[in-house]
Amino acid sequence: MSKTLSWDECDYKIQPWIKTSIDVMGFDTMTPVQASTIPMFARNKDVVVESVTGSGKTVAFVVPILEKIISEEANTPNLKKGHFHSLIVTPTRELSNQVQTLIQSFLEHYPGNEYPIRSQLLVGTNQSSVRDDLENFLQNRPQILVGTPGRVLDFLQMPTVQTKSCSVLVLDEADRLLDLSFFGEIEKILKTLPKQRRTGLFSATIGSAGSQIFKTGLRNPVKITVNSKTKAPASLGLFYTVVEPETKILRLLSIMNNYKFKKCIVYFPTCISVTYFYSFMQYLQKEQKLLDEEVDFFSLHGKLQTGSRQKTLDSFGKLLAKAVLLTTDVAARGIDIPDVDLVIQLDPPSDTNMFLHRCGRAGRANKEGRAITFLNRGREEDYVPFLEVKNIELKEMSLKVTGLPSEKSFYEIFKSWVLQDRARYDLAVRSYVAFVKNYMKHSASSIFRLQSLDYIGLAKMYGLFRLPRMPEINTYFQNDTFKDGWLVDQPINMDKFAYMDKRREEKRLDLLKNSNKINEKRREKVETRQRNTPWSNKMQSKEDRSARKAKLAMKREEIERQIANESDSDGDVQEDWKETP
Ligand SMILES: Nc1ncnc2c1ncn2[C@@H]1O[C@H](COP(=O)(O)OP(=O)(O)OP(=O)(O)O)[C@@H](O)[C@H]1O
Repeated sequence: MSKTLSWDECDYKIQPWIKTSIDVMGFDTMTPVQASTIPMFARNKDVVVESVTGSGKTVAFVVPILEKIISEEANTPNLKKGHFHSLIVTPTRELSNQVQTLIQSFLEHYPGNEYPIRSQLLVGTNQSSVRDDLENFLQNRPQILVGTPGRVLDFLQMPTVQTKSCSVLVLDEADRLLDLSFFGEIEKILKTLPKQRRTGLFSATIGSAGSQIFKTGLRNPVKITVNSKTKAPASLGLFYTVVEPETKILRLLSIMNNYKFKKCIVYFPTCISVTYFYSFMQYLQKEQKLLDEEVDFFSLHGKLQTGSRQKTLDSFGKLLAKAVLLTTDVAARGIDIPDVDLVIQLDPPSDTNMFLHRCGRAGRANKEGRAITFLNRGREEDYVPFLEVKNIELKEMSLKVTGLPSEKSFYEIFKSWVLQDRARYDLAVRSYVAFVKNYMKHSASSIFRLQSLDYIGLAKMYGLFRLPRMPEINTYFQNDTFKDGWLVDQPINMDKFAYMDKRREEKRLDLLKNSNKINEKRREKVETRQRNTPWSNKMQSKEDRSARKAKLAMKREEIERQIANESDSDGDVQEDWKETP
């Protein structure tokens, strides 16, 4: 947003009440993307808009929609019951909410003596069903609908909803909506809409949608690209630091203690790791007093209920004190919290496109911001030249840990915290396994290779004292240094490792008793068989035994994991983009 353009110079005569809203919002000048998009989109052009994060794209489509409702007289009873004028689709509920809030801010200044313009939110929640949406729709007769793909589709398929007056479709974060996970729903939505409509596609990374954009029914679209030297806003500093995985949390604490910031977002790879580290960070703050200043922690991921997700975002946004949000990619795109001036990525996102979106939560609307990405020493360092090719330049940042325990003492602190409650250990194991599964899905697969992962360092980062049994790290179990996967000299008696929660512990003890009985029977059977087997066969079975043992151990741990999962419905690998309608 370097160039400044007065709203009076806008190449489209904006309604006085819209202009008043803009003044009240304090937007003294138009951003470049607004100056180029508003006149085109308001004047019946289809647009494909790419402009850096935080450059004001939302206003660039909301103003034309409001203008078109007026110019096409949809703000009259002419728009029949069951019909609507504009549809805005976004990939997440939070983003839909944000767009809806912005529309409401405009509508506050709409003349009270005119036929009302209304907007309705369509997102899946536990509190309301599609039927409720329909009831509200028929009663309030909104011209604008804003929602997530699943819920919008369900709504449009209701027999009383008429789509033939839909004159504008906006896909916000369009590249995301056009990718594989959403395209099925988007395609169905497109089929329900009339061909004679205006379409606007908006994103900071629309280029990555490639030819998919032509499947949206665009007609002679204008491509609006607001150029910037790099792909990130000028006010945003992009940094990376090379680390050993086991030092990541210490370094995170060090940044929090030594860097000035108002609000910080920390990205984790999976929902489960957010849950896990949220509780550990609070312990480090409250019990270990490792944070110099009072900081409020928040956690947000896609497996949480919609209501609580929105509440968290609102509280994080409104809080005047220093705050840190631990989250996943669910809060990577579009979320606009103006005070966020620091973004930390503990790991690069598995989808490269997400990198800019995550970073772009800071440095919005010309405000100064910093985004720091941790890269594991070794192959991951290639991520820097990889991004450079994509016009994303990162500067190296050296990061010293000061005023905190040594690495060794920190691991001891972490370990003893985990040992207080088996539930924490379960979460640690699940976070670790989910991390590895997620790592496999990296789009930059030549850089993020399982073979190059430091599995031991990673386990220590998650506070683990034993490697979980998983095929990817089987070789460690055959290694004498990590006998049976133990990372500590004194193995922990896992049978005595208890849950803090009494009921959960009782259940575990019951299961343990049963499994001991089964094992006893199995042992007796094997011994009898051995007594009756000729010596020559014994050599062969000895060789098979170790393989069988490893398989059994893996099975047992899998069962333990299942037990742990039963008591905690939180998903492991992050799939939180997919909204349930
Ligand atoms: N003309 C303007 N002048 C000053 N600030 C503005 C202007 N227009 C929008 N903003 C502010 O800029 C911020 C970013 O806007 P918005 O969320 O629309 O960005 P975006 O381009 O959609 O970003 P992203 O790609 O991350 O979704 C918001 O806080 C918004 O209030």
